[in-house]
Amino acid sequence: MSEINGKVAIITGGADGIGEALADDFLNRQAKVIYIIDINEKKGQETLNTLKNKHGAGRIQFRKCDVRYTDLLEAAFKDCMDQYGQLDVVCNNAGIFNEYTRKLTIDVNLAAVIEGTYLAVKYMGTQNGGKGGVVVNTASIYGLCPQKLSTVYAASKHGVVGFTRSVAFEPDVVSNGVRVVAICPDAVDTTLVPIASEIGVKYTKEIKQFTAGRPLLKLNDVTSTVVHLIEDGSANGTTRLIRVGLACGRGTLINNLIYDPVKPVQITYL
Ligand SMILES: NC(=O)c1ccc[n+]([C@@H]2O[C@H](COP(=O)([O-])OP(=O)(O)OC[C@H]3O[C@@H](n4cnc5c(N)ncnc54)[C@H](O)[C@@H]3O)[C@@H](O)[C@H]2O)c1
Ligand SMILES: CCCCC/C=C\C=C\[C@H](O)C/C=C\C/C=C\CCCC(=O)O
Repeated sequence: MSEINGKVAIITGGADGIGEALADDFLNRQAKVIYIIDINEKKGQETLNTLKNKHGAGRIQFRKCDVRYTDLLEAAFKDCMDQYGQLDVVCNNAGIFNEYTRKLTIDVNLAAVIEGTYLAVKYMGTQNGGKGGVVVNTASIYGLCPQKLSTVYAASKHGVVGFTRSVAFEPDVVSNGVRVVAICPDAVDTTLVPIASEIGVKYTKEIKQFTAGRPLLKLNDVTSTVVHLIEDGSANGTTRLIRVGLACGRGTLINNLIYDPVKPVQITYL
């Protein structure tokens, strides 16, 4: 039986893409409740209906919320606790790609992940009446290597990696029985990359060239890795690269990654 069985999970950015796939996967594994937080009300309602049809009503909830506003984010956490009386997993997954909106990128991709992690400790922590739990932060391959065509996005994701590796061992977090991990996916089959390379981004031509024909990770590659990290009680501070061609789920720890867009990528794995 999966560790996800009977758990209550909050997923930000759960209306679409990776977050939606996580919600579906957790429900398949008999999660008790999935509480989706997303800014996109229309897509959120659609996803809610799809998941209700598939898994039955009562185990899935959608709340419109912009994760940049910590008071609104906390109200969602509180609502989840008030309704279901438990919280076990928090996936801080909402993210954007737009190099023209630099502060927005940092606020959504990094600041909201930091706030979401501390809210998770507050609501799941053993010293606060909870049972402890797991926080999964969505970073990116660009949290591990530089990318000159998306520098602010890369900065936000490097921030998620540095934060996750540090906060996981913060005394107040450890003593509350909360583990914190991150995933660092290569390109995934969602609309994020195609949209990024179509609309209003910097270096559109170069990004199109860079991403054209690139093999994409399937959503299942990402969800299986997240489940593995949740189920592995020893995973803490782990920042897991998920790359096409590497075994997903089992995990590949990155030791040293030297990235140069011109020369071939050299990667050493542990
Ligand atoms: N798709 C990829 O190739 C890829 C690779 C690595 C990492 N990621 C990361 O994975 C995460 C999910 O991306 P995705 O590919 O599923 O994209 P997506 O666009 O399909 O989903 C992102 C979701 O986040 C929501 N969101 C955006 N801003 C928000 C806000 N302020 N408040 C609440 N919700 C907000 C969107 O409405 C959307 O539903 C992001 O953090 C992204 O950076 C994606
Ligand atoms: C060149 C910039 C591409 C930007 C695409 C937009 C958003 C991407 C977000 C994801 O976090 C990462 C997605 C795609 C990454 C594509 C290739 C990574 C390859 C790394 C490498 O082989 O060097």
